[in-house]
Amino acid sequence: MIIDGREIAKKIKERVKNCCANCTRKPSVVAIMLGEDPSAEAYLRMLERTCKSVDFDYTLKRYETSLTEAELLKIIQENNEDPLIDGIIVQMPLPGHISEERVIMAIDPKKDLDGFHPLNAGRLFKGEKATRPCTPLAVMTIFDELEIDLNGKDIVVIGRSNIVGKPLAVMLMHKNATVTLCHSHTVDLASHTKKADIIIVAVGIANFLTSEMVSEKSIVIDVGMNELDGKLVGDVDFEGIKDQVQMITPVPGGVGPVTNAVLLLNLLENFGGICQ
Ligand SMILES: Nc1nc(=O)c2c([nH]1)NC[C@@H]1CN(c3ccc(C(=O)N[C@@H](CCC(=O)O)C(=O)O)cc3)C=[N+]21
Repeated sequence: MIIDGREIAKKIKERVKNCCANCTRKPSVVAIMLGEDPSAEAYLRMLERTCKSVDFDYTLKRYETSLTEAELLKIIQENNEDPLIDGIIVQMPLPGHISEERVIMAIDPKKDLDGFHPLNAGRLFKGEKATRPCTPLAVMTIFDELEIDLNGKDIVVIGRSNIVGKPLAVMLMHKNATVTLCHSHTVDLASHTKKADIIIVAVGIANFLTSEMVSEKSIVIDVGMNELDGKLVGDVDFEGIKDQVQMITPVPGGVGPVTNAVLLLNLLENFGGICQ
């Protein structure tokens, strides 16, 4: 079965829309973008479309790449202090002369939508209520929507980034899965993936997961976003394994659309909306 991420995203957006039907004002997000970058532009357009589709306020604030770190920190501070702004996204990666860490730290953790702030990361680590990063949250939401029970499941996560692999491993652990976090130094990766119930790939290499690494019980979640011959592809050899596994997410149309939709859930949470 091919998992339809667009359908799951649609369901989330419908739910979010209903949550705010009686709110006194709309939840609002500010995206801060330095310079120009085609893939970042594409992401921002999607973000705008997602917010507009549920009638949330979206404002893009553009600055030159020459903006200094001090200037950016001041802009963030102003947005932190604006009571009409519920969420702030600073588009990553930032130009080399600006410290991403200092920028992330400057965002009010209550307005953090990416879940990158160390306070949110620390809370997640301890199993407390926290804004969770959108990509791992999207993966968890897919399991939820498909009613895939994670309790006691053998799950292999490939990739240990701070944005995907690491937080995802923590979230899965909190759902009582047995998590194996694999990475570039893992010996005999296939021996791990072949016996797993669920394989999640987040390495950023096209065609990384191949048919020799899966079994017919595998549920494969492809978090990758790579460009190959001018096309957007994931980390999985999708054509090579789609008929061989139990379930698989495509790219595009898998985790990506759900990632954008769950950002609305984080925004709603910051806004103080009640959404079931
Ligand atoms: N502070 C920050 N937070 C981010 O979350 C962040 C960021 N910076 N910088 C850029 C990356 C990239 N990213 C994407 C999310 C979803 C799709 C997505 O929905 N993709 C569609 C495909 C769209 C197409 O066809 O081009 C899909 O998978 O179906 C793409 C890209 C979030 N990012």
